[in-house]
Amino acid sequence: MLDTHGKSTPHIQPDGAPIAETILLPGDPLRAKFIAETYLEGAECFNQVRGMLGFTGTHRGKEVSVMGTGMGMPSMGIYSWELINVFGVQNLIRVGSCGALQDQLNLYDVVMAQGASTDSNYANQYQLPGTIAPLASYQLLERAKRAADELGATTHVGGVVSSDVFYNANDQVNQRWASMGMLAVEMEAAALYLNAAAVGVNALALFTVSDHIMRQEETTPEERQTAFTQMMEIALTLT
Ligand SMILES: O=P(O)(O)O[C@H]1O[C@H](CO)[C@@H](O)[C@H]1O
Ligand SMILES: O=c1cc[nH]c(=O)[nH]1
Repeated sequence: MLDTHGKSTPHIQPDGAPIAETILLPGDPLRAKFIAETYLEGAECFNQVRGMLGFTGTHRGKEVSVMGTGMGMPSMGIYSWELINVFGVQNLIRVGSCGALQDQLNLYDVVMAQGASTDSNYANQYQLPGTIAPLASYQLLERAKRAADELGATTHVGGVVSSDVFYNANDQVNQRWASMGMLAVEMEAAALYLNAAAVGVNALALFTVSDHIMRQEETTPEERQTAFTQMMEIALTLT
């Protein structure tokens, strides 16, 4: 468990409550609360700033935290940076929702982001002499895939798009990414992978398909908050 005594940031104020080395990161803070209430023993709340709830407890005897990250790369960028660089978190696993771009994906399937292409300029800060490919931790990805197979989850591993834009004025955008083989679109994985790569910690983004962009199918907000349990159970095997 990481000792947080004397540590706080403008966005995370644990007041000495512990944070685990491994953390699950849903966009929605109420999904974090659901995960804590459903899966964690002895869950203690370590953050309430801006309503971005964070909890630490144990799952099957292993220490784990869960915290919301909000929507979009600036928000994920802030929370994951602080968790890594101020609090010392080592394994960061996003548990998000995504919009499917390929025909073989169905609602509730699990997507594992091997890489996260993006329209964001988040990587500009690193002043690289080219274009970086934000990648998952292979170790976490391999373990997650094995756990998913054991659970019998329908899983798709590949590239996703992390977009800055949910309501895009250009209606061709998703088609273009789909034509390059991207499985799904979401809004945070690239920033998470880049923050992790910058200091050599481990990150993985898992998603449940909440809607199908090409077929105009969707789940309800309540289902997004609670019904993504296979993905949560896969993520919890990574503690
Ligand atoms: O359900 P979460 O984890 O928030 O993920 C997806 O849902 C939000 C958009 O509705 C974006 O944050 C996107 O990445
Ligand atoms: O970012 C997202 C997440 C779910 N569905 C979408 O269409 N976009």
